[in-house]
Amino acid sequence: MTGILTSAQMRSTEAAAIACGKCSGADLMERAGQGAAQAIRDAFPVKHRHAVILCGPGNNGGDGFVVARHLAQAGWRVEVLSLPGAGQSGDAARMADLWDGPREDLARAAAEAGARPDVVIDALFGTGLGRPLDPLLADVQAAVRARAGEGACARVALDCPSGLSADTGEVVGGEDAPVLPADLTLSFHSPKPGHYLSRGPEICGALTVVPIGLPPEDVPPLEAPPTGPITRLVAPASPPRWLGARVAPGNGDHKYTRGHVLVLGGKVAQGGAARMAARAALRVGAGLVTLAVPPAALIENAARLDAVMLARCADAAALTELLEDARLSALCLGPGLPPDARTRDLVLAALGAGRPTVLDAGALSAFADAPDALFAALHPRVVLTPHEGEFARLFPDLAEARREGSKIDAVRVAADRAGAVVLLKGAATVIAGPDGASSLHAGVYARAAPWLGTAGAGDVLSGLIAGLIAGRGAQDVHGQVEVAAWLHVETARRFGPGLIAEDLPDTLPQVLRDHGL
Ligand SMILES: NC(=O)C1=CN([C@@H]2O[C@H](COP(=O)(O)OP(=O)(O)OC[C@H]3O[C@@H](n4cnc5c(N)ncnc54)[C@H](O)[C@@H]3O)[C@@H](O)[C@H]2O)[C@@H](O)CC1
Ligand SMILES: [K+]
Repeated sequence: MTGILTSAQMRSTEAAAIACGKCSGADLMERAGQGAAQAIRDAFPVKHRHAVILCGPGNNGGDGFVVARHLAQAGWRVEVLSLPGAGQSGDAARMADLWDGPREDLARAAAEAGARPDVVIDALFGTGLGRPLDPLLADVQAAVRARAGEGACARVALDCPSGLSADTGEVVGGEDAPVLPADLTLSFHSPKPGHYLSRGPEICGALTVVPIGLPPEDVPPLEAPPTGPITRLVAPASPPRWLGARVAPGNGDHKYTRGHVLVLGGKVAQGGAARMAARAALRVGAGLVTLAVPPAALIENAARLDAVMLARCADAAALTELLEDARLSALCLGPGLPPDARTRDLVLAALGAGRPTVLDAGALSAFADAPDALFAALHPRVVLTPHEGEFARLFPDLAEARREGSKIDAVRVAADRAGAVVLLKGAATVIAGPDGASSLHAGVYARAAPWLGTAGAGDVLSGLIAGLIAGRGAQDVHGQVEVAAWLHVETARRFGPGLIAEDLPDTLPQVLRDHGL
């Protein structure tokens, strides 16, 4: 498993490894600094090989002193600038003692004209940042860069850019508080949530994980497991090994074993969203898809559909009647539905059938005034797919608490409260289940898919999820939601510039073929 560890989980992982005698704190710091020095040499094969390292008072600063020693041993010219009066202690003090090169007072040295560095390394604060950054420290980075000429000097952050919360991806102290942006961030052992969430990707620049010899989170014998559940990172590797097992039909499958999705469609002239969801469900592998629409919208939809079948559904009673067909194996409600009383009744009728169900858009907003009525009807095979606004309508207190905690924390609590799987959209998409499991799909850095910010992309995601939980996928709803999030981004990246939502279902076969299906 690839996990994302919070600051507290990282500390307890380190403490457990030390307690079971596998290594000492100094060993870990040595490996962190050595690995970071190698990563910097790999990333910047620069001509003059000159680094300025800003070292803070804690272990992040200790890592900085190790990087200094290893870069100097590799022939780099290294200047260490450290905080005045900040005597290191423990392992960091030992590493500071082992550095016998130039070391100056940070604020004073930065103000002086000096040789032009190629790289400025931020080893001021990592996971231990406890309060907003002193604005003077941000000025130091700028002053060192100014020496090199603006833009000419690369910025590397050890573990986390100083000023950024490794847990939330917010700047500690708020939007306007100081932070040291990086071009490359070297995270030790595992990524941290703040590298992916909120402003994290913009401030980290690029992300590389440096192994420091700690065992993966799921391997014994760590005596004390990390505190709290670990968030899983969805398929950082490409191509993902699991895709075939999750998506491809077996030889013995036929259309009914692949599942029959029922998508509820909107009023006349508001049917596009549901049609795109239906098409996505069919493309991703549902054996049959039926679009059920108000009687007045039948003709419009009949003119627009071929492989997707059409049914009449005037109201909740009609939906209940349709659901007497036990072969309808998954439902999708929301795309193109207005947030009104009829939609509320349709949702409650759908949930009463107890089948895997995706609720999105209007199906969520229809309960803005009465979220508890929705939560009371949900079950663990329901997936809610809100964007930030819809999330705030259903969970106003959690949206407010996001100022303190992370998006992951908020979605975890939401899934627990709802008793359903919750997927909160965004460049970093967070998925949590009622069983406490959580995962993050990071459509950032090399997997950024800015083309997805287009009308209807969310409707397609709902359809992908419905298609994936209609057949055998119903046995692992959370896992299939992860697959849908991955395919959604992968398909947008495959199509690239000019993407509109209709392109997503029709590009999907190319993505599946690219990955050997
Ligand atoms: N946990 C682990 O497994 C490992 C941690 N390592 C390093 O250790 C770091 C964490 O070390 P620490 O817990 O010592 O934390 P930091 O080094 O991030 O900072 C803690 C120190 O900074 C002070 N401080 C916090 N916020 C401040 C502010 N705004 N202004 C001024 N001073 C402030 C604290 O009082 C404390 O002295 C990681 O980010 C990583 O770089 C590595 O050495 C490898 C192993
Ligand atoms: K740092």
